[in-house]
Amino acid sequence: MDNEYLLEVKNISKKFTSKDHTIPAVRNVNFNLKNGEIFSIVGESGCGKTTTGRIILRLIEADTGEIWFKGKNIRTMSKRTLKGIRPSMQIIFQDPYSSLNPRMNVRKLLSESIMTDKGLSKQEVQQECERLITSVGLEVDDLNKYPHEFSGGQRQRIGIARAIATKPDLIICDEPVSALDLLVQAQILNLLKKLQVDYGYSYIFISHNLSVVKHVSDRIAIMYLGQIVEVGKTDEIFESPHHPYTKLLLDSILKIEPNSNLDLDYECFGGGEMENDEDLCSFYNRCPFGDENCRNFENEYERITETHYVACKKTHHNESGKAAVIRS
Ligand SMILES: Nc1ncnc2c1ncn2[C@@H]1O[C@H](COP(=O)(O)OP(=O)(O)OP(=O)(O)O)[C@@H](O)[C@H]1O
Repeated sequence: MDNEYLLEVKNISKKFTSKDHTIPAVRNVNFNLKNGEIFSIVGESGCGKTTTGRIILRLIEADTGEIWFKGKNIRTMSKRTLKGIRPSMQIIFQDPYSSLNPRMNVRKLLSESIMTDKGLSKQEVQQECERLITSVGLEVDDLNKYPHEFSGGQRQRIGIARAIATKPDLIICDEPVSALDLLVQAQILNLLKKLQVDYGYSYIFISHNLSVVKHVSDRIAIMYLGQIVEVGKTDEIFESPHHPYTKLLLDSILKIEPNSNLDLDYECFGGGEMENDEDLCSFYNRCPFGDENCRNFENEYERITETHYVACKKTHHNESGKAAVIRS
């Protein structure tokens, strides 16, 4: 086990099965996370981001794969042993309101999380509550208030205070700003970034919006229908995208920021249904460049740089970041 990494996710897969169909929600996902790193997983709704995050926390059990956290494979760990690890891994939700008990004031909410740190006196817990609430930009007096007395952004601050109360190493931020307006989004992102600098947390940032994660991420993974289709440093993803789907996502941002240097003709992209072939690239049905080479590609990533990989054989030699029009 390489101690360079706080987290190593190896080949995790998860299918959800109902009476009449099976959804391959996560397909052979692999990535790692260094201490203090901010890693984002980006993709459209239903691509498997939340399932991946929950599998890491073992709130959902994967069908296959390994999850190494601080040198231990937590996927095979008993629930009892896992309980000891739990405080080191926290999650921040899109809607903190639904996870904050409305009958508890903020002091009680935070104290509950702090209490996992056994042996603290009442006074020490009080001091820790005050430290936490001010570190997320709220007032000591706010400790006496109840969740409904706060705005959405303030509630997210309370959710963050509660997550950091257990002094975690890893925080999974699942769409933490999607429900907030633009100004508040920026404030919460700045807060998360500041806390990361001050305390060295590692984050997995889950978002459907590339522009949200652009300024906070060290590296970004692009996910499509259960697969990571491209992963790289933030500037590699933004300045030299290789996968057609990454370009599609970037193009949708650049339409809002009109100085686009991408020139893909997206009218040729079709709808997003997956063919029932586990060896086939998940983007095949929407991709204008697909052919027989798009089969048998799972886990075969083209290496662009030491940090940049793409699950597409058809675009990798395009170094310009422009559209890879390799029509067959
Ligand atoms: N408990 C479940 N039972 C059945 N199917 C599920 C379950 N949870 C998720 N899914 C399905 O798995 C796929 C991936 O869902 P997931 O929530 O992980 O995606 P997501 O990228 O996080 O989407 P969103 O941004 O909308 O939350 C979707 O097709 C979803 O409908």
